[in-house]
Amino acid sequence: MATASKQQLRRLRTLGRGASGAVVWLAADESSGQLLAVKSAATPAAAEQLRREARVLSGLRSPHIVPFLGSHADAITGEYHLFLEYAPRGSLADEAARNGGRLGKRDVRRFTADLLRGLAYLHGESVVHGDVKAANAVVGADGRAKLADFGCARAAAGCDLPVAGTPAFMAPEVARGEEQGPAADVWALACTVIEMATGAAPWSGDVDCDVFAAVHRIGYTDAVPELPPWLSPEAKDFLRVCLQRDPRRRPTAAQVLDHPFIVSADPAKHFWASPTSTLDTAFWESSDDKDDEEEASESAAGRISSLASPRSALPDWDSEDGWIDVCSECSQVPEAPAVVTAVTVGGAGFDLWCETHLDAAEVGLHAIDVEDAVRNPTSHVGVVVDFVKPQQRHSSSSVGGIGLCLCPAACHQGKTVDRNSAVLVMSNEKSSLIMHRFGHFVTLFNLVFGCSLVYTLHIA
Ligand SMILES: Nc1ncnc2c1ncn2[C@@H]1O[C@H](COP(=O)(O)OP(=O)(O)OP(=O)(O)O)[C@@H](O)[C@H]1O
Repeated sequence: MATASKQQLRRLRTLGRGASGAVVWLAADESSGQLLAVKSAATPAAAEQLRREARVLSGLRSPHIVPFLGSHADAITGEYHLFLEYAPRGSLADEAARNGGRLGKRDVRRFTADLLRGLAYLHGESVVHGDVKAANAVVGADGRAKLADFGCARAAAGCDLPVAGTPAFMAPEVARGEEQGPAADVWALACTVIEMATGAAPWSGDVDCDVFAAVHRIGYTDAVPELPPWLSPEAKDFLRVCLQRDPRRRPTAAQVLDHPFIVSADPAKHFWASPTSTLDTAFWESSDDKDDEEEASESAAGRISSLASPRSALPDWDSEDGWIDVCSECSQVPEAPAVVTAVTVGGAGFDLWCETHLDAAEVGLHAIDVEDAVRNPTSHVGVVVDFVKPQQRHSSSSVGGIGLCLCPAACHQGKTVDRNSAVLVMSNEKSSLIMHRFGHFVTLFNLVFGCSLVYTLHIA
């Protein structure tokens, strides 16, 4: 994504608020339709902290660090804005919350490996994060955990900033106010593993009740955080190694990359996470229709399966909040296709792939005025597809619901994006649907009952 500029951004919704006084919000770049996260500070102190964060982030580039897209200082209001790549799954704390409060063993291991790689890179750049915890790491669209919130970051050596961070995650030497070097990040990472595995910060009883007592315990006793008993022996060994109280005996992030707990971690799980991928038309479009056609016909099944994903990977379809309403230059209506010849249906979890050839009369696909749909989102959806006949043809588990959400009267909302070919439709009833037209194909993602069903209409 190109560096963003504040003027062309539309504010969509708040993503998070931190103790620093900054607000993180989701924004759409009106010229490109891309989504990004904007961290904004209104007060001079918070703005100064954000400036520092921008300086640190601007020098970093790693798949395990949240990508920095630019910054903007508003001379009139005094506000400062930091532009970051939007991580559609939110923080690791959000990820745990969605999963019932804590993460499963495999996810803990996978995300730990991501964060450790981020730390190894960061320390190699002579930067200390200073506040590693689940709320300060986001999960990107590539499925990787990425270190975020560099508000406490500092130079690895010769830094005269006072120690900072979150008490429960502080290493003993930080709690004593002595030093905050790379070894403190390794300790905090181990605390984050405990947090991901249990849903609570280490020392939770102590810290919740009395921060001073907890900091005293961390800094001035021999105690180490309790290890979750259900973790694997490898995980426990990794934690013991990283939770050495003496920072000189703690391994570096680079050294511990070889630990069996990390070496055996699964690779990143690629989630399909709307809305960035829906709007990322580069994913779908190539330079001309011929290419589109060829590519689409060669790899439709691959595209579909890569997009089908469990509902847990998807946004909250029922909420009014957070829906993309991006329309800088309203889109033109794609030409109405002449005839729909086939419907391919695929879906995660349903073990279902079938292709049905249709008569022209069986499925009607009618493009309507998308601009009008934007002006009157409840009266129109961008495209109306009459799926009544296929709905009768297939079992209700495979096609059920699609007729509902494509019927304008039943549609809760129609939202359009500003690329000619993309139309996003949602329903708050039984199903939700995303539609994308490219070349001679229309792909419909129907998100029903915990799985994604994907319909590809082949248009003659
Ligand atoms: N790039 C991003 N994409 C999506 N959500 C984000 C992104 N960056 C931050 N957030 C969300 O905003 C929350 C707050 O962000 P961040 O930790 O950077 O703010 P902060 O004010 O520095 O917080 P604190 O000082 O409490 O640690 C995160 O926990 C996360 O939920």
